[in-house]
Amino acid sequence: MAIVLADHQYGKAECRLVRVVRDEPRHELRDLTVTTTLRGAFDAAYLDGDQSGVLPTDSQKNTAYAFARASGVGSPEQFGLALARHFVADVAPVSGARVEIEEHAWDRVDAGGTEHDHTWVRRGPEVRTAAVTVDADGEHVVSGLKDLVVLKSTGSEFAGFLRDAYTTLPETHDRVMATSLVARWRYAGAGRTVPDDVPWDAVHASVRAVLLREFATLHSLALQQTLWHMGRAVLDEHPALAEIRLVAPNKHHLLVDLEPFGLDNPGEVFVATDRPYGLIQATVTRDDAPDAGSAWDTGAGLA
Ligand SMILES: O=c1[nH]c(=O)c2[nH]c(=O)[nH]c2[nH]1
Repeated sequence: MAIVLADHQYGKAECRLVRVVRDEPRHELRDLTVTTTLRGAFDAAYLDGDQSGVLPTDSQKNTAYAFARASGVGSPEQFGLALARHFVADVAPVSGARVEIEEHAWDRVDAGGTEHDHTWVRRGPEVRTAAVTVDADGEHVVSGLKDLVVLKSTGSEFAGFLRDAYTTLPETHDRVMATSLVARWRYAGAGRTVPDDVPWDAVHASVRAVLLREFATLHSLALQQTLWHMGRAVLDEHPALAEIRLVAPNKHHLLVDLEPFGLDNPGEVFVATDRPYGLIQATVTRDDAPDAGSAWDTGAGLA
């Protein structure tokens, strides 16, 4: 029996990076949180304390800022690809790089009917996400969003469910449905490299719009059904996407019993609870989707 070093990876987590494009009076702004992760021949650092092959996480951070200055950010996906390709191509011990990016959206301030050139207001908790992996297996991009908080005040039911000795939930044919959606989608990709001309921003905006439209327009019999419709519509309308993964906490809004006060409550007063919450998850995929390879591999099993 031998004790061996198993999986390992390392990198710089959560570099806060804001890039301003100020070539014109009307500035552009992208606000990112960038995490780099390198995989490869780093065993000696763990086994022998040998740093000769270790590119410091500090250098990885500096690379992100230098690339942002030299080439711009573009979209999170483009920036992630540029960084991941660089680490794999130019840093000898690196066999695989994963770059995870969160983008925090800013809207231009409305300054009396016109959008201000260089003043923004933060859009809210919603975050755009991108995870780029470059390794021997090829290039993978997973785009997404998280903390997209939505609520509908009718058009949602939950009834006809399995009952057992522990079931107390009343059936409802009209309830509030709310969630804080996480969605991540994978591109089918024809080859081993991601093409340079993918309109990342436009695809993201379109997928987001489809998700919101389906949440709004489907008369929902359960959050499970809503997720299926969201995922199917996204793949229907985006042939370039192979798979979408959806995670939806059911942000319960419980009808308050106002009878003790002589009041009825026809779906008007709710207590919004934050825990516990139902957690509904689904992957929607094409049955002929190409293999995902390492697209989803965060190395999360390491922690
Ligand atoms: O949309 C729902 N799905 C469930 O599985 C569930 N379970 C529950 O208690 N409420 C709900 N709502």
